[in-house]
Amino acid sequence: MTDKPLTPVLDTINDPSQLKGLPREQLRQVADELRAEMIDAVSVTGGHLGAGLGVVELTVALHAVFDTPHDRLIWDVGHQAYPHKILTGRRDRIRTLRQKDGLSGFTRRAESAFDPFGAGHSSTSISAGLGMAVASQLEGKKRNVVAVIGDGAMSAGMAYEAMNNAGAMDARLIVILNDNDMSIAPPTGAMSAYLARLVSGPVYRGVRKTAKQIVEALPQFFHEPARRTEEFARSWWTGGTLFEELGFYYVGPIDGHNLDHLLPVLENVRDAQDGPILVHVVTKKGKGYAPAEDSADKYHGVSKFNVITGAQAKAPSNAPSYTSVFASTLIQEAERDERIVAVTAAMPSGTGLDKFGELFASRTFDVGIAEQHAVTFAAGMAAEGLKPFVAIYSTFLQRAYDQVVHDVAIQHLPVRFAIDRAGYVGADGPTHAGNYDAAYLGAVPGIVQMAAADEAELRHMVATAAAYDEGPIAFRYPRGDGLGVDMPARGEILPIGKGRLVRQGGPIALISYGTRFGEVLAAADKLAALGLAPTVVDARFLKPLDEELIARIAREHQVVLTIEEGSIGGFGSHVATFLARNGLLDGKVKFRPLMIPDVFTEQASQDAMYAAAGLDRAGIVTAALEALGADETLLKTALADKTLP
Ligand SMILES: Cc1ncc(C[n+]2csc(CCOP(=O)(O)OP(=O)(O)O)c2C)c(N)n1
Ligand SMILES: CC(=O)[C@@H](O)[C@H](O)COP(=O)(O)O
Ligand SMILES: [Mg+2]
Repeated sequence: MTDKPLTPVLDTINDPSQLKGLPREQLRQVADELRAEMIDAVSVTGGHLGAGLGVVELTVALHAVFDTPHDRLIWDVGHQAYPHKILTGRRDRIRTLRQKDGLSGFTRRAESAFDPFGAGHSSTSISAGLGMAVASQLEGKKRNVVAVIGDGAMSAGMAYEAMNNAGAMDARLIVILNDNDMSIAPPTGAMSAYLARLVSGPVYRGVRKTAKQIVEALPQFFHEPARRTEEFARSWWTGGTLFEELGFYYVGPIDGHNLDHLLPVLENVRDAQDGPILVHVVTKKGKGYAPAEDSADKYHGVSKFNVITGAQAKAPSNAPSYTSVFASTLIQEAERDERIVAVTAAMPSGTGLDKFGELFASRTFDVGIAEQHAVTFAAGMAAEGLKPFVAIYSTFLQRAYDQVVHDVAIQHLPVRFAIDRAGYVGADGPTHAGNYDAAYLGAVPGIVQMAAADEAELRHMVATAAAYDEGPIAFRYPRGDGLGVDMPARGEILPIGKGRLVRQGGPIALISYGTRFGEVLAAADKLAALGLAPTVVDARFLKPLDEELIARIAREHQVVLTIEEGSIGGFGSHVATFLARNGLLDGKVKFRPLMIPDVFTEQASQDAMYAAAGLDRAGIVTAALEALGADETLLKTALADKTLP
């Protein structure tokens, strides 16, 4: 813990409009203090650090030039918006970032009028901004709409869909391309190489030398026909930019840490625009904090850390993370089968595929923030006999639903989906919760769906997926560490569609799907201590469902619970449908599906989320006893008695 930084000028800013009156020297001071304040705040909360550090000057300049919140300022992804939050009335809560009941780690409409559009997933800002620009135009309101999008986010198709539309409409929209030559990992692809060429080309070098001249000349460019003439001249000289071809007026690249460059350019763009403009700003991710600048990922996302040394706090753990088990097992499988290839959409470290890539560089594909493409690209490889594993967060696979249905499932292509961050993810909150994959994949015919009960089971599931060639197969596992079980040296190939009976008991049966299994076992111990030792099943498969096992359980028990870390429509819903269709709910059995409630859950610790959803030991015991008809006293005693397991 360090002393809070001294921030005398920032302390006087309660509203971004106050920036307008400040001389440039003072704005620089605000930027420096803002950076110090942000570093200090994130050192206490953890969160996304590098991206925010890189846009400190840009944030100050945007608020100094534009009239927010009347002018709409949209931050793509929203992970870089902490300085914006500090300047827009949320400084007093900045040390609650990403905590329960605290500020969101992203922009949120509900949080502030200065956040006109919420985010978390990338590449939505230009579309949203265009919608706002058109709405203002139709309502006859004069306002500027500014979308700030990173070079990584600019790799996603959605950004181009929006620019294509905006260019054709000649909409009044300003896009700031924040080019720090980084995604979470170094960016990949031709677009990234293209931006690097623009930055290293004569225009940037020229602008750096003669920013003043360019700025002075800018306004006249926006008046036809001078603007077109100037564009033509620049295109002829530089070969034109892709953005110009899409109908944007392109300004830049300019130095995004230099207020002398930023302020006049933004002022001119604000005053003179009459169609879509793209301002190409060059920044450094992690700027101004040496440990961030020096680290490979520029401190994209950090846990709490020591401000002086930059050392991050590591949570103690007795078990490997699910991600690392997935990666090490895939490596094992790939050593034996050279047809195994791996695909990530800009998340090599998050999915563990960075480790795979170190060993199998030519079999690892980082396609950029392009989940739709990742899935169809994998389908193409599968069509030619390769064994692609698409390692993807549950929440981001949502982007590629049509590709899963149309390109993979209908063609029965054996694409393997390694679905990481399945279930609650904690601090990233509702935008990143991986709650829906079991439901949305479960609606599609022909996809084998598994959920790992623990890290050993995950190892088996990776092996099973590697061996399965009949069609698509998916396995899900959560954010965080395993249960600490013994690990088999190699994964076994599981019989498709078969669950495992873990404990035989009664009259209660607990059917677990996924890693709530640890809490299910703990709940079973508690029930056993009350003389109600239940049957415990690890379902392993949602599809095909082990109908024989489930029918038997339903016939032999008074109370059947399913427990899963997923939404309605998932495992419990499939079991309910099966039981109802077969008349198995018409008799004495009481069926209770425990699942994530049908609400967007705000950020908190994962454990707090499980408890609130009734997916922890206490919740499971309570649900089981209530279904059995236990009286209040027994219920209360069971939960209060600390001598019971
Ligand atoms: C659809 C989607 N896929 C993946 C991510 C994960 N993600 C968050 S930030 C990020 C990198 C963004 O890079 P860039 O836009 O350049 O912003 P920077 O962090 O460099 O400021 C990625 C891949 C996401 N938020 N949304
Ligand atoms: C902003 C974003 O989408 C990512 O940075 C995400 O927060 C990473 O999540 P993990 O920390 O679970 O990898
Ligand atoms: Mg970037």
